[in-house]
Amino acid sequence: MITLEQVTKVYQAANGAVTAVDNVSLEIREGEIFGIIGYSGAGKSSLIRLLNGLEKPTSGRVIVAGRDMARVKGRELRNARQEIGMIFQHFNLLWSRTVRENIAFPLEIAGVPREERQKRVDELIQLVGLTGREEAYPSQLSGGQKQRVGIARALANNPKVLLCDEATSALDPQTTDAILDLLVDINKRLGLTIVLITHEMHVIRKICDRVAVMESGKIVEQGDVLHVFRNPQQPITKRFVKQLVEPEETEEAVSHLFGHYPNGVIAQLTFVGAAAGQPLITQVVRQFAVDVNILQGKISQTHQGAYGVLFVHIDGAADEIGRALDYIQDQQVAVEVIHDAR
Ligand SMILES: Nc1ncnc2c1ncn2[C@@H]1O[C@H](COP(=O)(O)OP(=O)(O)OP(=O)(O)O)[C@@H](O)[C@H]1O
Repeated sequence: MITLEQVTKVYQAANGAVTAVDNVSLEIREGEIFGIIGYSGAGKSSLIRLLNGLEKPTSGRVIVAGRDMARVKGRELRNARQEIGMIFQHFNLLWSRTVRENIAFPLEIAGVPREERQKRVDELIQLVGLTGREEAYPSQLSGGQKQRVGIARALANNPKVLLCDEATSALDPQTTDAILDLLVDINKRLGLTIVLITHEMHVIRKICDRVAVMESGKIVEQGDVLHVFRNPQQPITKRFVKQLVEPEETEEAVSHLFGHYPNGVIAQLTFVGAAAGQPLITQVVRQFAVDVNILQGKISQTHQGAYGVLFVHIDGAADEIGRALDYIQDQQVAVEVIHDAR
């Protein structure tokens, strides 16, 4: 659905050239939810502006729904833009227009006749859960409701792709979850391809199928969300994955327990997908002459299945502990021994 081939974007700023996007190649499949995560200044906004044709690449090609975004002009560019909806961190609503009028706006621009417009707006209001708020003005809405208007407006012209620029960054955690649920619902119902940029790993965890990590204009790592969570390679990816683990579950927090366990090992087990659902600890204590004590743990859901981290103390004869750890690893659970007193 979207292909980026060796895309570079260089801005000429007052104090010299800035390479905001640096030789990025990406393939985003039809119907998937693809996340791009990076810190401020990584080049995410520039990348998204290349996708909707607001910026032209300095070199490389950007193909969206079969169109080369750098080549299309005039009417063809307007048509291309109608196939790409976009939502923003600060909603970008028209403050003097009601909910209904905001959603109708892109339909007016596209020249959709009045009656058809009304019908479409009614459908969209229902789709995003704003029934009863049609005549309200943006100032009378909560943040979550404003983003629902933004989503309805972005979907008005039946786009093939929805771009989300930090769409939940201005919302509280509960509202964020509700908006992310809505995006998943829309993705499933309409088969819409969604590309989102964010600096929050929670957003990636909750709804994305695949993720690309961006740093200094480059994609430094990409893959299925669960795969990247399980095997983060780059230091920046490891930092993002750590965002998902509560502070009290970090290695540092567990280290104070080392003194309590003069024997055996303390290990961090990372589960993903089906591995998170199996009675692993029970199996280990049944099969090996070891004692297992759970120190800390948390399992959270991702769009593709569960993801969890467990800190355990395993005690017993040294070789028996070794066999137990091998067994755990064979069950597709990543094992990291963080304290070894065998
Ligand atoms: N129009 C522009 N002219 C000059 N430099 C720019 C322009 N737009 C972005 N940049 C620079 O390009 C780099 C990447 O910026 P970009 O906004 O794409 O990153 P980002 O990851 O989206 O960060 P943020 O979330 O803070 O917007 C930054 O160094 C920024 O200063």
